[in-house]
Formats: sequence, C-alpha cells, structure tokens
Amino acid sequence: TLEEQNDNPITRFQRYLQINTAHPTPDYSSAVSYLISQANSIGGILHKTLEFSPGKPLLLLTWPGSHSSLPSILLNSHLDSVPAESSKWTHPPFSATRTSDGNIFARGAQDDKCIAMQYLEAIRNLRNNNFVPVRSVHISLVPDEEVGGFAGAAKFVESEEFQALNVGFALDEGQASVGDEFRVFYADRIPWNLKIKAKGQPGHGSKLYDNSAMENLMKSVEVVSRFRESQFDVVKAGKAMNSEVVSVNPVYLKAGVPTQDGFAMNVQPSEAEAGFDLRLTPTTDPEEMKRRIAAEWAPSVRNVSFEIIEKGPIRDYLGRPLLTATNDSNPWWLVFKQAITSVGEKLSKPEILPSTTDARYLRQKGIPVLGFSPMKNTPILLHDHNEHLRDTVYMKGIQVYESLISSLSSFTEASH
Ligand SMILES: CSCC[C@H](NC=O)C(=O)O
Ligand SMILES: [Zn+2]
Ligand SMILES: [Zn+2]
Repeated sequence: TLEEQNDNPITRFQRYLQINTAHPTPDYSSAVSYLISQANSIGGILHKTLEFSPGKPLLLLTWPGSHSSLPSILLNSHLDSVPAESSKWTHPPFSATRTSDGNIFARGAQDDKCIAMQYLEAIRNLRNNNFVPVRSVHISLVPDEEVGGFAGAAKFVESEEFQALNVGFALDEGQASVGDEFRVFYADRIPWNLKIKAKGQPGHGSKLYDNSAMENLMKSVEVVSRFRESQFDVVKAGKAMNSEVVSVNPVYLKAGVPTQDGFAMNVQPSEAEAGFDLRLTPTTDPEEMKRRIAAEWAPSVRNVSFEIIEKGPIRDYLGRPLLTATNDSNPWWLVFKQAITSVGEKLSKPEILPSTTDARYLRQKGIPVLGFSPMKNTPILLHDHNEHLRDTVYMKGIQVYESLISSLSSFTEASH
C-alpha cells in the first residue's frame, strides 16, 4: 500500500537521519519529538524528557516489564553527531539519500542513529508478536556524547532518575565490522587532552642560539613522536590491536609572533604550544603515564610545561579499571552471546574500543556494558565523509536486536 511505501523501517530511519543533530548546533528538540512520535506509534512505551543542562534534553523511553522490580536492561544511543563537510560528500549529509544499491548516506547513519531506530523497530516487532518482557527495557537517548558526554550521560548516571531505573545490564554503540562477524567491545580507551607549552629565549630570526621556545617545543614533539612510533610498531608487528596500545596524535600547533597578514618571519617567538589527543588503554597506569610526560615529554628543565585534561572517569566506584567481563563470570555475556548465535550470527573476539563512548559512565557505576552496533560487511565510516549504511544491513540489525532484547529482558537466572 501507499502507506507502507511511505512509512516503513527504512523511511523511518531516513527521517531520523534527516534531523540535523550535528555539532555545534544540534537540533535536539526535533530529534526528541520525532523519537517520542515513534514510541507513541509503537504503543505501550512510556517517555520522559530529562534536562540536566539547558537545551540538552535526554529522552528516556521505557517498555515496562512484567517483573519491573528486577534489574532492568538499558539500551543507550546518543542523539548528536559530529559535523559533516557537506561539499566533500557525494550526497548531502542530511538528505539520507538511498542509492540504487541500497546504501543510505547520512551523518549518523553508523554513528549512531542506526541503533536508536533499530532498538525501537525491534520493540515494535516484538510487541506485534505479543512478546512481554520480564525485566523493564529502557532506551536512553542522550545529548553531547561526541563532545564528552559531560552535559548528558555523565550527569544522567548521577541522577535519582537513573538510580530508580535499577539498571542490571546495558548496551551502547560499537563499530562496524568489515568482515562477516559482528564486533563487540568490553571497554573504551581513556581520552586525555595533552597540551605541551614551551617558553624560551626570543631573538632575531637569523640567529643560531640555544633554548628558543620553538626548539624546546620541537624537542618535546620529537620525544612524543618516538613514543607514538614505539606503540604503533607493536601494532604493525601484529602483537596488539590498535586499541590495545596508547595512542598519541598531534592535533594542533600554536606559535609565532602574529602580524597583520600572518607571522613575523624574522622573530623567534618566546612561547610555543602543541596539543595532543592521547588515549590510554583501560589498564594503563595513569600515574606512570603522568610521570613519563613530566620526565620525558615535557621536562621543566627544558622550559616546557604541560597540562592534562582528563576526559571522564578511569576507574569504577571500587577503584577497578572500567572493563566488562566477557567470560563465564558475567551471566549477561553468556545471554548476549547466545542471542547472537541463535540468529545464525557470529561474534569476533571481544575488543577494546579504540575511541570513547558514554559506556564509561555506566561502567563507572559498576554496570556491565557491551558496545555493539550490528553492522557487518560494512566499511568503518564513523566521523568520515560519505558515512553510509546499507539497507539490508540495517534491517538485519533489527532482527538481531529482537533476539537480544527478548533474551536479555527474559533472563531471570541472574540473582542481580
Ligand atoms: C572526550 S570524550 C570524546 C568522545 C568521542 N566519542 C566518539 O567519537 C571520542 O573522541 O572518542
Ligand atoms: Zn558514537
Ligand atoms: Zn562518534
């Protein structure tokens, strides 16, 4: 029918993708309204909008379970996206164009609007089959993940509303897999912003002398680069995955004495600065890392100083690294795995996520969380130009979540 042509899982996904929630001006209110309308069209879903920071809504959807006193299942997805450089895309990033081969192009197609809509479509299908969950199933749609989650998930996990959910297990986003197996993530790397600032002797651009700010900074950059290479060599030798080493990448350089049309070319400046994106593994000793930075990367004897901005928690409330067990000790892991294999799918070896998600705030509270986005045979395009997802992959993902949501919500062996 005409209605089915205009309103089906793919068009509903496309409509969500067409809402521009990219930074720096994400349209959160349209996204929240749309998701509430979707929840209403499913029926039996409660909704509540929380606002921990003005203009940054967090939508909480609840499918009540028959035994709602049992710990619940939380499905998380962020509302926001990173910016897109329109002119470099083959299809406009908020058009959600579907090509003849079935690829849907949009910022957020993989990261991570797919999972939000797949959660909802899976619940829609389960409800149509008269499935009733034992545990309550909550979906949190959070703002500002892409900028650190400080106005969203970080505040949410500290709230009374969150406490009241009594979450026993959660799913959050993962990454696409280029092969035939799904990937699953049991931890995130830990993001630090590192700024190295050098001071030094200013002087004439023609003069060779020691202890200029630029020389001091460049020595630091060389030391950091050597560390970077040592870590990358381990990866290149096949001894570790990218996410199992410490990464450090320069992201800005700031120096020079400004003039009207650029920089003075014959003045050696007295200050220079470099910024680095540093990612620790979940088990890196942060104190040792700080000692290394102080002693080797930015020693004060060379007139350099440094600043570390730690972006979020490193340990849980008991002081343990933020890891979710993927072995028999975690009954949720066994249920998760079984739900995947029961729909004929395979999982690759659990991994650490190379980047960082809001899952860390949940793990900080001691909640087991797996990062999972059911996209296989799919290029990894998060934050890239021409981000897209194939319609058939998206549809398969709905089926995978039906299996996951029904298994997880009816699992009652765990005492907690
Ligand atoms: C400072 S937390 C930043 C979180 C962000 N998340 C997705 O890309 C990331 O850079 O990994
Ligand atoms: Zn994401
Ligand atoms: Zn992202």
